[in-house]
Amino acid sequence: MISPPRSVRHPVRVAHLGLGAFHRAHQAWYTQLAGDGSGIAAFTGRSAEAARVLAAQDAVYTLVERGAEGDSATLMEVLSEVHDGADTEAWRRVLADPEVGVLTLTVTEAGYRPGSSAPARVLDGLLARHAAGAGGIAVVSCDNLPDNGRVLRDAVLALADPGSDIEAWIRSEVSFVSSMVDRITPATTDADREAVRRLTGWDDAAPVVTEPFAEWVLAGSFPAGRPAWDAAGARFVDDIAPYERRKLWLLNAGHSLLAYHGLAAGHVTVAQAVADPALAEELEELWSEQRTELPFDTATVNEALAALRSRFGNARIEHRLAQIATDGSQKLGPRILDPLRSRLGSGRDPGRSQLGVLAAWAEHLAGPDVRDAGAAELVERLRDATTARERAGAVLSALAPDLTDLTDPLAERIAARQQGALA
Ligand SMILES: NC(=O)c1ccc[n+]([C@@H]2O[C@H](COP(=O)([O-])OP(=O)(O)OC[C@H]3O[C@@H](n4cnc5c(N)ncnc54)[C@H](O)[C@@H]3O)[C@@H](O)[C@H]2O)c1
Ligand SMILES: O=P(O)(O)OC[C@@H](O)[C@@H](O)[C@H](O)[C@H](O)CO
Repeated sequence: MISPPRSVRHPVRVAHLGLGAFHRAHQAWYTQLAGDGSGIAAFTGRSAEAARVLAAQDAVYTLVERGAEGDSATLMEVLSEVHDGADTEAWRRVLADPEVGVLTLTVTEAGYRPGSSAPARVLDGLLARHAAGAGGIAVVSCDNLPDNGRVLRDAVLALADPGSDIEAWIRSEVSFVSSMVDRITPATTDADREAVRRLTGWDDAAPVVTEPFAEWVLAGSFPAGRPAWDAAGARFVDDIAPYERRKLWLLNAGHSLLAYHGLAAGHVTVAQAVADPALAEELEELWSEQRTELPFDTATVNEALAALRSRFGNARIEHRLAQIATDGSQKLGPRILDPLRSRLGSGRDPGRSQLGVLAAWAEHLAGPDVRDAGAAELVERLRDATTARERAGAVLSALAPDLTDLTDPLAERIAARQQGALA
């Protein structure tokens, strides 16, 4: 057994919550590439498994950039420590360290729902920092949610005692940074571990495979400094909204369309779904409906779409539609309903393809492989519904009660799907 070797361990400057594939392919990669000697202490979000596997190889892993033409491997030594998120002592120690200036998070969209443990954990860490007098910190959300910094700030403040010292301290010293993150990173498979063995000779139980493309745009302040992420290509802007919309309304919305239509058509991966001419046409229609609402010129959107066609078509990246299809109740608002609302606000008709995604989702929720705790009640209602109109009403009242006027056009799409059309 030859594990990936460690030659350096940097002092911890960044804490991270949610030790999934994406963190290791994105924020960790930017931090290592920044080259300023910042290390990360990473904590698992729910299961301790990722920390256990990584700790057994001293937190070193291989990042494979998988382009259409081939693979290239990078040895990742930027994780200085990995911990089970349940290790509250380690969590408090790291966050109370004045040398740690940033806390990043990848806890999925569902991690921001009321009742999720993530905001409570952030508050717990901030309490330890405040008690230690370690000074302000930047908390950077890296999940696919619009205005993710504000969402996290609201969730954390909602848990702090009103009028307490900690509440006042968070308001004045803690910066919640919003960020748009992009790098398609599927869950690692056994075949990926085997590919790493062939490529490097290392027995890596926790490699991560990602596309060559990467983007990170951030808005907010860093009261205790930050790694030189800009040296690795990250951009710092005043207004994150246009960048979030470009990404969520084109890439992520396209992914959701391919997931729900693609699974119904028997496809397994994004590349397979997008190679299906009927789905490719549906995707182009969705993009034409959503692009009208983006605050970018035609050339910029054309360029983003050209890149997406090629990124989605990279068949060497096996991005499973089932992974993307999880938690639609948390994803479809930012991906489909926000741009749909924007269309209506601009006096346009609802997009046929936009409604088609909702229809395909309703069908998915009636199937056997639903992983979406936030849709539990809706699944019941859909089970009891006997007509397309009832299904459409249930979907809209669960997801977008302000849009129930669209019940009839959505019912048409649902009925069309029942007759075997793409909707
Ligand atoms: N994978 C990608 O291509 C990609 C790209 C851009 C953004 N993201 C963002 O990163 C998130 C994670 O993606 P991933 O590929 O790392 O997934 P993953 O399944 O590999 O990891 C998910 C991580 O989130 C944690 N988590 C899940 N639910 C949680 C909860 N309720 N509270 C706290 N932690 C929780 C898990 O424990 C795990 O550490 C996505 O949901 C998305 O918001 C992913
Ligand atoms: O990661 P999720 O579950 O939010 O969504 C699935 C994909 O749409 C998403 O991971 C994209 O691959 C990613 O956002 C690309 O940057």
